[in-house]
Amino acid sequence: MEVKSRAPGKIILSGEHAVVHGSTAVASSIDLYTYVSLRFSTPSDDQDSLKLQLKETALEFSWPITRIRASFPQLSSTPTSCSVENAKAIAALVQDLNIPEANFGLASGVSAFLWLYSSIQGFKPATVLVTSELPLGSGLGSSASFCVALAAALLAYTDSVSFHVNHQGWLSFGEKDLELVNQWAFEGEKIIHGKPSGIDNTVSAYGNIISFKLGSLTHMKSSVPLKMLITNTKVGRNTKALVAGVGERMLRHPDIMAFVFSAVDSLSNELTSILKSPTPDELSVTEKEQKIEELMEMNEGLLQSMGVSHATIQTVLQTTLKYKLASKLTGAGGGGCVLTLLPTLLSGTVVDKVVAELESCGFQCFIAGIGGGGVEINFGVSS
Ligand SMILES: Nc1ncnc2c1ncn2[C@@H]1O[C@H](COP(=O)(O)OP(=O)(O)OP(=O)(O)O)[C@@H](O)[C@H]1O
Ligand SMILES: C[C@@](O)(CCO)CC(=O)[O-]
Ligand SMILES: [Mg+2]
Repeated sequence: MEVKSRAPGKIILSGEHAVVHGSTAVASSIDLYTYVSLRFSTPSDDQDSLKLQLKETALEFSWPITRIRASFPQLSSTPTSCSVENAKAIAALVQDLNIPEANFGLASGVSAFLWLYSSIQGFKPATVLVTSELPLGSGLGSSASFCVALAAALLAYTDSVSFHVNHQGWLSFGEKDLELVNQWAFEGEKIIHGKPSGIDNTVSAYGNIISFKLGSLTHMKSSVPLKMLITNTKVGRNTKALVAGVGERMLRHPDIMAFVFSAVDSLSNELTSILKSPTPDELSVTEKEQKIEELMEMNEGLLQSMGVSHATIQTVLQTTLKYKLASKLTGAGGGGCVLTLLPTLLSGTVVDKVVAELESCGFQCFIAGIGGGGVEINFGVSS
């Protein structure tokens, strides 16, 4: 019995960090995925353990099922936050792995895996293989797509799950089941991020472009092509620490930060109406692109005032500005990835020049497809 799932990464077009404090944010899925293959052991495998293989790092972790069973005496089968007691049990299971220091960031992902696996599937021996096309810890939602793909593969075998056929053997979940995948993924994100808003797992689960505010969600198709250059500064950072840093700044300057978050809310609402308004209407695509560029610049300024920029992000901004292109960081910032809008009428020569200049600084540039579908599963492929 084997199932494979895939869940997309994301870019945040406006509103990261402020969304954690109740502002609206706009995000889109991208066509880079995390894949999870889940295979339950059969009696002939003679395997009484749970194995997790992480392909990119060539790491493999394994726990005897008896050890996992003893660690979690009582688990709820509905989406539940990991209690302090269970978090301690997970920490002990992860500590025993002796994860190499260079890969220690993976400990939170492995913890989320243990929580989701044990809660959803209980104590069955299995092998889980994870591969990802996303750079980890770079602002493209690697943690959320990992949690969504994991929750999807784990829920695919539960009774009464319904699917729609998509393409080439890939299936998508029915509405109710998709929300269950999303809720479990959010519990995994809490283990990795501490205080996530839920936007990353929601856009990874549902796909498309979403306008998100705690408790409310609008799905949309953009009326503007939205071609974005993504520049990875390759500076590693950690979303949990950056989110905590903004929270601390808010405690130090509550009045100022309330204005900053409110400005971001207005900005995201304006972006939502630009993206939603049909073209052609009174605004042409070029006029819409100019408005989006201005909003990106303003959002970047507000992100700087939250303290989540980085010297490398400033270098990307200054470089793209030389070519009159607008950029903003995406995701948690502190390094990671920067978005640059490539207007429809921009010549290929300019794109080549700006990419060459950014790459000469040691950054990596690419263009990803925006706004595709969300999580899918496939029962017919072997990894
Ligand atoms: N494929 C994966 N395998 C194992 N762990 C993963 C994987 N992808 C992400 N993770 C976990 O998520 C962590 C990175 O999450 P983090 O939220 O800091 O960055 P991100 O999700 O890439 O960026 P952002 O949250 O800004 O979009 C990794 O250090 C690891 O613990
Ligand atoms: C920084 C943040 O706003 C987005 C990370 O992609 C965190 C969150 O919303 O959970
Ligand atoms: Mg993340």
